[in-house]
Amino acid sequence: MIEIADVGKRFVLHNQGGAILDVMHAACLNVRAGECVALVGASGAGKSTLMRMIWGNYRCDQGSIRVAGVELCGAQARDVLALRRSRLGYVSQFLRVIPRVPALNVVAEPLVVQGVDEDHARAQAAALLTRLNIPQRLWALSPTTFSGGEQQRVNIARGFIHPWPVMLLDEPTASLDAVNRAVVLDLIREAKTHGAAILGIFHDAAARDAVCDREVDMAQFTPAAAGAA
Ligand SMILES: Nc1ncnc2c1ncn2[C@@H]1O[C@H](COP(=O)(O)OP(=O)(O)OP(=O)(O)O)[C@@H](O)[C@H]1O
Repeated sequence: MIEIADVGKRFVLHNQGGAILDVMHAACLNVRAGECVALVGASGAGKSTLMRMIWGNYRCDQGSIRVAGVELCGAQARDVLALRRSRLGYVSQFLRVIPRVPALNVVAEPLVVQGVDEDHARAQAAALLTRLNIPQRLWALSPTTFSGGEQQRVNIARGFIHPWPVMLLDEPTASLDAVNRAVVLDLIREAKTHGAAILGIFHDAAARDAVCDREVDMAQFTPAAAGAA
């Protein structure tokens, strides 16, 4: 479902005299349906960079990134957006808060844009918010003023409302208490059971051990380690 072959990435820092930063060389990894793989490696090893390349926010300079059969290196923006609509989900660490939109609608939106009946989408959203212990009195409010942990749980509910065949998780259990952390781990296990291919960054080692089938160390793809200039 995720097939990464020979991927390289360099940043050109135009505002710093055109300095070039080589951050990734010949990265290769595959994630199959029903599998959860953790990206590990020291700070700066390129974990977030690879996730952003798979999500389509960072351009892929070299190699191939195929997600659910779609080649992302050199892809058109509309193809990336089509992939995100129904096949590629991303639970980022922080909610991109949309002012004035109630939490219930924030969570339901991924279903609504796919044409699911709005009442049904909101019922699904309510079920997830309940499961993630967001009190019902908050559902009609914009998450702008929610606590960090509440915002993260709204984000997780939004990220799991659709059975995305491919999911990217960026520290899904950070800033959660033990009860909600356990709910998130259950959601990840359920997604795997439904056949999702999941790639994640988990600084929470116990969470990683609980849900990940294996780890891929990004340090092996940093240019110094790989012997590339
Ligand atoms: N937009 C960018 N412009 C320039 N350099 C960048 C950019 N994004 C990332 N980098 C550089 O790429 C390298 C890898 O960063 P990245 O954030 O992927 O590491 P990471 O493994 O996720 O680290 P952490 O665990 O600290 O989040 C770093 O040296 C960083 O400075």
